[in-house]
Amino acid sequence: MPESPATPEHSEVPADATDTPGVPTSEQRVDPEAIEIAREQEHVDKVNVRVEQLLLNADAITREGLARGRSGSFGGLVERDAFVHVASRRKHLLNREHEGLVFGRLDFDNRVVHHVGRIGVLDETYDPLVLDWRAPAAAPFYQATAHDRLGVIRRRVIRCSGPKVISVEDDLLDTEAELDGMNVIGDGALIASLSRARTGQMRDIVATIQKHQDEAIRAPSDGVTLISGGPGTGKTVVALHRAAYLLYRDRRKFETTGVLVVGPSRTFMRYIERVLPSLGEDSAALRSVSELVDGYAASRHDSPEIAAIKGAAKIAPVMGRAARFIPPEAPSEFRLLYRGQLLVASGPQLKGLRRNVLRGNRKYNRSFRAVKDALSDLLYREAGERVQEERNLSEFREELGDREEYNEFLAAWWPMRTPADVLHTLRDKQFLQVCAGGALRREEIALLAEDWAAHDDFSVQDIGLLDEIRDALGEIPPPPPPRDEFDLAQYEELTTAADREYAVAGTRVRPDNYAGYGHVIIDEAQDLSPMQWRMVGRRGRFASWTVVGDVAQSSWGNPAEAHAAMLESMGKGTRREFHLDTNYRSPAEVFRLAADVIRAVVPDADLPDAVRSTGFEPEHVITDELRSATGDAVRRLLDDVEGIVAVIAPAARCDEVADWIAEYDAERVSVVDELSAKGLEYDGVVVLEPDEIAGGNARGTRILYVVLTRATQRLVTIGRTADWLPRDAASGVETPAVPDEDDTGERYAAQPSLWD
Ligand SMILES: Nc1ncnc2c1ncn2[C@@H]1O[C@H](COP(=O)(O)OP(=O)(O)OP(=O)(O)O)[C@@H](O)[C@H]1O
Repeated sequence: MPESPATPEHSEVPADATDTPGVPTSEQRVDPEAIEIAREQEHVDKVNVRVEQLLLNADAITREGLARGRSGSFGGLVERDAFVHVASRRKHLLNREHEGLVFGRLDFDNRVVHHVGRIGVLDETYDPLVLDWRAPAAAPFYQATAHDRLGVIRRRVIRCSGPKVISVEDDLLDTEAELDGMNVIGDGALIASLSRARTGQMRDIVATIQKHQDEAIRAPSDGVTLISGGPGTGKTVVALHRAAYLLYRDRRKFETTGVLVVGPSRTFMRYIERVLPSLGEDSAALRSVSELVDGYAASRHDSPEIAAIKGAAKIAPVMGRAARFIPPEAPSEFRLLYRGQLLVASGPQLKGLRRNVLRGNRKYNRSFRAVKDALSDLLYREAGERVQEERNLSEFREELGDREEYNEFLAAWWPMRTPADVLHTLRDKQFLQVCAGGALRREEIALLAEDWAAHDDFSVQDIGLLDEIRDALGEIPPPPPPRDEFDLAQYEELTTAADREYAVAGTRVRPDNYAGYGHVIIDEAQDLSPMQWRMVGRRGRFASWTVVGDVAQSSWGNPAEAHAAMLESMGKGTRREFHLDTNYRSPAEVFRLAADVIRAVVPDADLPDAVRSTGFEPEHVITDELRSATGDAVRRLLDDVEGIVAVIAPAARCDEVADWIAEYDAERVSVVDELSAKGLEYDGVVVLEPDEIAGGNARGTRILYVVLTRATQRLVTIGRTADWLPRDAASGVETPAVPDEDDTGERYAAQPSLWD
């Protein structure tokens, strides 16, 4: 049963009800918005009371379950686990901080009213007080339009701060409808939400999801769902809401197998990490491409030249061979004095033995037993008839097993190896050349060996290689458990699966390098190299996929090769595509400039429409005095915008720039390099040395395009040159930067001759 029908507004307010909670005061009576806020507050209060009640009920269920467990019977224990599981799950969901648990309301033609929220809440008679936003009944909140109203007259977005309703914004879908006292408030929630200052953390958009976004969010979970669109079209935020939707629609499957969300950088993952919890979901695993291999992390990027070699598919077999070939430091033969006879396993024999053992893609770290047996067989044959008559093979093996030299040789010749151990052997140019087997050019081999020799840490691009090696090595077998590990007598109480699952962070702990994710979401997919696709593919061998990206923003030079690797990783299956074409982030003035920049290298780039205008054109400062110009720009932006400001600079300059702006409020200003800016957004952006970022080539220009589309309000560019600036944009510049007081050689974009 729906909630009670909407009632006429003014006639309902008693003249003397000035201090009754939820009822408008005399002041509010003349302000329709205050009336509506009070009305919604009443409902929100009701929901909060009910949530408290449900929490108490969950405690009671836990107590009941524990009591049944104490009965001592097996059935009692089963019931205990079931009760506690249900109660823990419920409490976990209800206990989350639901800022704005109720955020929407729909008024239908038949005067029925539904409230929509982050989770569903039923009243005592099991009627919905709030519909979960993902429930089919809540779909009209996102799908109703003026053309196809789905019976909706008014859609309302409710904003809360803690338990308090602070504003309402309405869309009137049926302008002809008898409003019957129904007030319509505000200019629309979407624009209000887009104009709000940023905080450095992505917010959910559950209250203002647009129809075309909703279609992508609610698409079926199977196969591959591709979501494309230009900068700021909501691809990331839509992908995250889709994760929440899938977990809701098929919770049993996706909570068990897991949902993996992969993004471009650690900074990006921190930026998006609150969205799913704010939607009541925290079981999804969020990993950047540099954190996909357990035990390794990286933030350093290789130069484009080295990154291109490390990312290309042709390097995969090189890593496989490096994991299998005898490393340079291994002993080359084995000699053992046995009963006065010298037994020798020669270099070629050992090589053959190794090849045999690893045949059929057998994993190196899982083959120790097989190697041990194969070596003892070889030595037994070498020992000849006399020994074979005196000892059978198993006696011979037993004797060898007691010999220190034999065990030492095995430990040196077949040590358990980590991916890092193997990658380090490739610092040896000759060994790398052997492993390359003709797949890499001489210059590429030299570049790689030098690069690995020069660094102790790993680069982001190395992580894909480490995973390839890990796949060839297999995991190192864990040591056998100590005998008394399962001595139940030492535990006072056992925990249930539900306790463990939901007690602390709410996330399920999965084994290292877990490969069975049920759904994998890849954001900024255009940037994945073939080697990164292989790495991601290994984590979702049986998964369905959501792939999100924009080719024009790609920083990977060979999209065709990456595309082939992507298809291979995702396998065959249903494909469905969604295209988003409205830029919700960039002001029109900023996006016009960015669009001109990208058109120069990608003439058919997918360019969305920017829906907002701020009236401020981007400013361009050309000067040799980068430091003072940057300081000036940051100061100005901090005054002009409400939220956060970033200086996006070439990676090599970031430390220096951090010093330049150290005096400003670190909560509001940050420095970020051009690659780490991917996917992020700031109210004010200063782009430092655009020409250096563009590097005069197509790849760099695509990165510059990404950088220019990060601002939600204002953009300033500062550089010693401005070759990057499109001629048309130069003539369109209307707001030159404010000069330094001493005018130290700055020249401004407003002077057209500078762009010739
Ligand atoms: N329906 C919406 N309601 C409110 N805000 C929205 C909506 N759709 C998108 N946004 C906002 O627009 C901004 C851009 O969204 P998002 O980062 O998901 O875009 P994107 O397509 O992934 O961008 P890019 O490819 O440039 O990284 C975010 O601030 C997001 O919250």
